[in-house]
Amino acid sequence: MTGTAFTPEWIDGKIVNFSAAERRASSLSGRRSVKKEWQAAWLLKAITCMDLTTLAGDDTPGRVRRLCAKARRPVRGDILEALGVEGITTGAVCVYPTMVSHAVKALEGSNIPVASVATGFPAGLTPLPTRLAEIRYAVEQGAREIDIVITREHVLTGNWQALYDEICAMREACGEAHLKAILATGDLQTLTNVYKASMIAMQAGSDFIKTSTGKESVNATLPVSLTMLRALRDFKDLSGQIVGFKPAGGISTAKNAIAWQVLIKEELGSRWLHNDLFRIGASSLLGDIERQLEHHITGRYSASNRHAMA
Ligand SMILES: O=C[C@H](O)COP(=O)(O)O
Repeated sequence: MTGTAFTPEWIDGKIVNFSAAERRASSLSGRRSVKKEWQAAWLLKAITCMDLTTLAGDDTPGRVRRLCAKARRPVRGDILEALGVEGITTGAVCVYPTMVSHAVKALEGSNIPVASVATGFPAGLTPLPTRLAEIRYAVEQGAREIDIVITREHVLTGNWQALYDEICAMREACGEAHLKAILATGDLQTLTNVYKASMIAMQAGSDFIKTSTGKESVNATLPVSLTMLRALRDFKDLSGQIVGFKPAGGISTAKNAIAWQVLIKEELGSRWLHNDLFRIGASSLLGDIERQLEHHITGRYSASNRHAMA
């Protein structure tokens, strides 16, 4: 995305009311808002929007190949057949820069993009030239999406110009690759900071704003996500540009996956519920989704058997 000029007036004087965001977020419940028979469809959609992730110090090419095999066939064939679905894949896989080439090779012939974290993930405390070189390396290896981390200090000291300049440089280093700006919201102290950092990241040309690295002590939460979604809405109203959203970090249950989709549908509308504008970053969500889909079809069969025997 091209972004806009640095426009601090869009964040001046902005205060986000934490209790209001918390109240609104706590009134959301996937179970309440999504009818049982639609849950399977929501879970399948969550898979198509998932950045299937491994970001561990002991990652190996073998683990990355297994991850990519799962990205190509995220759900058992018998479950998909029972649901009448075919050809479903995850939205992307997400790995460290040195694992990109292995992922690209393992995904050859599919349309699944490889996303790479970069810029000194997760803390981002290496010199800027090193962080930019890391982006270029990941792109050269074949990454089509780059998940950058921001310098939290710029947010905590209110140095919005420095944050804007840094992300613009990263945007340029990405070239054609999409840039996802990880705000590490668990480090930003206030929802007002989350809102302002979101706005500046979008002004600097981020294609997505992402909640967390998965390594902070607090990762994706609904109040933080609500704040970021409101920033996405405001940015669209002010600039006419549409930016994507990626909650990530600690999202590991099917119920959670539905809650995030409900939040997005209610706040932004269905246009955002597609993998060009919505991703869930997760290393341990797919197993629960597969289990819930299996329960769904088993429950359906036992209900129809009970009916046939009645
Ligand atoms: O970007 C993705 C996150 O690092 C994944 O976090 P997670 O391992 O808590 O699912």
